[in-house]
Amino acid sequence: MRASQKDFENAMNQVKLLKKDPGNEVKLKLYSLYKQATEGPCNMPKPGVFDLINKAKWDAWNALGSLPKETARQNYVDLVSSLSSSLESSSQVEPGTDRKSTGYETLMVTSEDGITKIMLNRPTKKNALNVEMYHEIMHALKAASKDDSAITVLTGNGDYYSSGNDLTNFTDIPPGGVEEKAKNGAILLREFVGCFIDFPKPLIAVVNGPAVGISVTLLGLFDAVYASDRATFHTPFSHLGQSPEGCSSYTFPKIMSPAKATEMLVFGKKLTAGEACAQGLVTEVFPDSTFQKEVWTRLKAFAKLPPNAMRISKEIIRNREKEKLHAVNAEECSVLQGRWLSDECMNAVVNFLSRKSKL
Ligand SMILES: CCCCCCCCCCC/C=C/C(=O)SCCNC(=O)CCNC(=O)[C@H](O)C(C)(C)COP(=O)(O)OP(=O)(O)OC[C@H]1O[C@@H](n2cnc3c(N)ncnc32)[C@H](O)[C@@H]1OP(=O)(O)O
Repeated sequence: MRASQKDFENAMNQVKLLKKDPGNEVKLKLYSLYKQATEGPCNMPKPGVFDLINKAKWDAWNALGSLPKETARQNYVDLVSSLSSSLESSSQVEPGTDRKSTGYETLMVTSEDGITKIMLNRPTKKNALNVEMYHEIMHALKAASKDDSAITVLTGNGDYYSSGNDLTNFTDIPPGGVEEKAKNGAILLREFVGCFIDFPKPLIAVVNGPAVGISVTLLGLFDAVYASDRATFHTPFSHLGQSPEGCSSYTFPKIMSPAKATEMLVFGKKLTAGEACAQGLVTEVFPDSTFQKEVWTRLKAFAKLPPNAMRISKEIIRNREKEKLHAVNAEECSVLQGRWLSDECMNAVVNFLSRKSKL
């Protein structure tokens, strides 16, 4: 039996209720079948090569050729029906449940023994920071600055600390085009880094594994950095056609000398934990086998110290730099905004995403 218009509409509603993301490939298939079923064969002009998302959508729709509308409608309904049986539906979510009040989507945040622990929790993506994670980290930091914990810790779940900015952040182009995307990215980044500059309590990084990009540059704004000997520190900005952020253009030369900072931030030299410690970016390195036990024992002892004294001491160490750091942050974001529009950056992102079959 052929799918009716009613079946098609039901299927469209069903898609909105899918709780789990079915993945880019399936979403493109759904999009193309929907367009074919409602508008017929693709006769739109092909989007430009840098308009990644719209080009992928156009390719998927165009690939359906002259498939009849009714067949596309049937295929759409069949695809949704197969998805609904394999993916959980959000209709099972309690009505009125507020995700933010019960937990985070990309983080695990816990508070005990005087320590608020913010754990990056996208281990299958090596804890890459997607837009939601940037927002959730800001939210968690603001909450931690007001809670009754004495210290705050950032760490990663799984084998990575973080692989840095999620490169798929570049693919979702809004109607205002790549310029609008870059502008919004710069605003988000500035606000995000600002939260680290202004964080009032001791902020400790527990670097459980390799760290890339922004997860490395931010370390210059932490009050202590403990690393497993499995951790590495890599800022491949030039390879990505990008430039330093997280105030690293200011903090790294101060911490490790301008030449060593250049090796990292300009030439993309990857440091071992031992090298990062020798250069002052890491406070102490621990063998991976005893890392968690040793670090948490130490942090629990720190967290017993008088919290107001710690807060005031941090203030006196950091405050005279704050204004400078905010100015550096603003400048870095503005330079990056331009970089994101460059061919060098676009090509590097396209290369990564096509290697990972994300296009
Ligand atoms: C205009 C846009 C504005 C956007 C918003 C602005 C936000 C501010 C941006 C701030 C600027 C920040 C800059 C940086 O951080 S630069 C550094 C970026 N990171 C990278 O270049 C790392 C890329 N990843 C890798 O090189 C490798 O994945 C890695 C060496 C980390 C691990 O390799 P391995 O082979 O061990 O594992 P996989 O590659 O198979 O990875 C497993 C899955 O994880 C996905 N993954 C990993 N890292 C990223 C990432 N950074 N972005 C997106 N996805 C990532 C990978 O694709 C695999 O996924 P699948 O299993 O689905 O294939």
